Amino acid sequence: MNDSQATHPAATGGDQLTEAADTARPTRDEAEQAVRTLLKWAGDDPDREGLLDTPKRVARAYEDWFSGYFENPVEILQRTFEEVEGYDEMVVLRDVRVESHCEHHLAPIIGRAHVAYMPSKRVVGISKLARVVEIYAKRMQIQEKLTAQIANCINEVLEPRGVAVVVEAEHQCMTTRGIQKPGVTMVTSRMLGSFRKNEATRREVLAFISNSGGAAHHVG
Ligand SMILES: Nc1nc2c(ncn2[C@@H]2O[C@H](COP(=O)(O)OP(=O)(O)OP(=O)(O)O)[C@@H](O)[C@H]2O)c(=O)[nH]1
Ligand SMILES: [Zn+2]
Repeated sequence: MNDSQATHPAATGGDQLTEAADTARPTRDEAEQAVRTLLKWAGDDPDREGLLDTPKRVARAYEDWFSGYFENPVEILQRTFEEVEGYDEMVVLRDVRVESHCEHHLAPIIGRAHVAYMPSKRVVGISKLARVVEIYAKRMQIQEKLTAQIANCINEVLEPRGVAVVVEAEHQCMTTRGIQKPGVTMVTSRMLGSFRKNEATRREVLAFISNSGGAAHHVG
């Protein structure tokens, strides 16, 4: 990424699964100025020593937290393997750490995702499933959308017999501000194909997931 004025990559149509930002991307300098305004508005002096570099740091932090707008999950799932000796049972990746930000308050959403699919002919490298979670998590989110995007993407690209995604997370906009209820966990799931149609299959995947440390314990 560079500092020059550029069209936001999500607007170029590279990822049809993204809700595209359709405006030109502000410059790094404009972003830093906006942070200065927020610092001042919060009640502090952006020119004091401790805050002088904060706009730069915040811009860099945003590049980390929101890097998912610049990556395409569809590409990630392109590399698949077919030599699996007919393996067609479910593959479950559980306890994938989720660090996201809510689109309402930009407060952290911290939790875990469990991703399962039922291959048809081909399987994908398991790290790629975690990468798909990461790409969607590193965008401004609500948990329902995050869950659906992960499941829909895997379903559309791999065309498996089924996909199940469960996300459990704590929303800091609820724990550290507003209603202030620490320890509340939100659980969302999206079941597609055989996981949606077949109750035994759904029960099986939920049993796999609930045997994990994550599902039974605090998500933090
Ligand atoms: N459904 C859903 N709601 C979320 C998620 N993350 C945050 N929220 C909620 O989004 C809502 C936004 O409500 P608003 O009334 O517009 O915002 P607010 O005045 O800051 O609300 P409070 O948080 O109740 O103070 C709040 O109820 C949040 O708890 C999420 O991932 N999914
Ligand atoms: Zn929020």
